[in-house]
Amino acid sequence: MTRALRLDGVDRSFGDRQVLKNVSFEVAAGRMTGFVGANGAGKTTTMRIILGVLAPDAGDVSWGGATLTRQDRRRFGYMPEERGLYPKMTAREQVTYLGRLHGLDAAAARRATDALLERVGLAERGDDLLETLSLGNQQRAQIAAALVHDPEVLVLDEPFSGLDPLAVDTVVAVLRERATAGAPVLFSSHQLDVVERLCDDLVIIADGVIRAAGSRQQLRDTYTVPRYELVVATDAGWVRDEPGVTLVELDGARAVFDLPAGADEQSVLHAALARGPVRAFRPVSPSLTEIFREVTQ
Ligand SMILES: Nc1ncnc2c1ncn2[C@@H]1O[C@H](COP(=O)(O)OP(=O)(O)OP(=O)(O)O)[C@@H](O)[C@H]1O
Repeated sequence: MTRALRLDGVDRSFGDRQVLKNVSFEVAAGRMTGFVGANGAGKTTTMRIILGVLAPDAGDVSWGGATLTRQDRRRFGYMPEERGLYPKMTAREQVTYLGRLHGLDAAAARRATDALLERVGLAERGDDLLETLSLGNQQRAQIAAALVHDPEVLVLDEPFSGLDPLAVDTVVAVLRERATAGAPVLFSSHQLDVVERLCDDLVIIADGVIRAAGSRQQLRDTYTVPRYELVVATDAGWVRDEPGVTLVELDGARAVFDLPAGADEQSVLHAALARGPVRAFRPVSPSLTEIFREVTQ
C-alpha cells in the first residue's frame, strides 16, 4: 500500500524566534518532491520534525492519514544534514551496521549493502575507510546508508551537494526507483537546476512559511506571466513598443518578452509578420529559478 506523508499546521520556534510558521504540505506516494528555500528558510528543521529528531510546537505529521509513530519512523530512510558516518569504518561495514540497527539480520544486511554499494557506484571502494574516500564517495555511502533497510518513505537533506554530474544521475536513478515503487520521496536542494530536472512536485519555503506547493506544471501555470520568444529576420527591437509587452531579453533578431495574463500574443505575431519573415514564435516555460524568485521575493 502506498501512503502519502503530510504536514499540517506545523510551528516551531527556537527561543523567541519562530522558524516554522503553520507549515503544511503533502509528499505524495510515488512522487519525488523537491523542497527548496534559501539558507535558513527552515528546510532542515522541517525534515528533523518529520523524522522525530525535533518535536513541533504545534501541528501534526501523518503518514497515510495517521499521525506518525516512532514505529513508523523506523521504516523511513533519512539522510541528515550533519552526515555523521563513522570515519574509521569502511563504507561496507558502516552500511551493514546501519542495516543491522534497522533490524535486518546479518545476511540480509550484507546482501542489501552489497547491492546498494554496487548501485551507487561504490562497490570498488566499499572496503576503504570512509575517511579516505572523496567527499563525493562519502556522499554515495551516505545515500546507501539511508536506503539499506529498504525504507518506505525517503527524506533526504541535500542529497546532491558535493556530487559531480554523473554521480547526481546515479543517485537520481536510485531515488526514482524508490518513488516508482510507491515511496514518497522528499529531498531538499540548493541546486535548482537539479530539482527542476528531477522532481515531480515542489515545495518552496521562505522564512519558515510555505510560499508555494504543487506539481511543476501547476507552479508554472500559477506563478508566472506568459512569456514568449520571437525570432525574426532583422532587428526585433520594435517589440518593446507593442501594447502590453515587457521585454526580457533582446539579442538582434531574437526577443523574449512577457505579456500580461490574458493578453493576445497573436497580435504580436501579426505585427511581426507585417514586418517580414518570422523564424520562430513560441511560449517559453519559466525556469524554476524564475518561479523561485517570484514566490520568495
Ligand atoms: N537548534 C537550533 N537552535 C536555534 N536556532 C536554530 C536551530 N536550528 C535551526 N535554527 C534556526 O532556524 C532557522 C531555520 O534553519 P534550518 O536549518 O531549518 O534552515 P534550512 O532551510 O535548512 O537552511 P540551510 O539551507 O542553510 O540548511 C535558521 O534561522 C536557523 O538559524
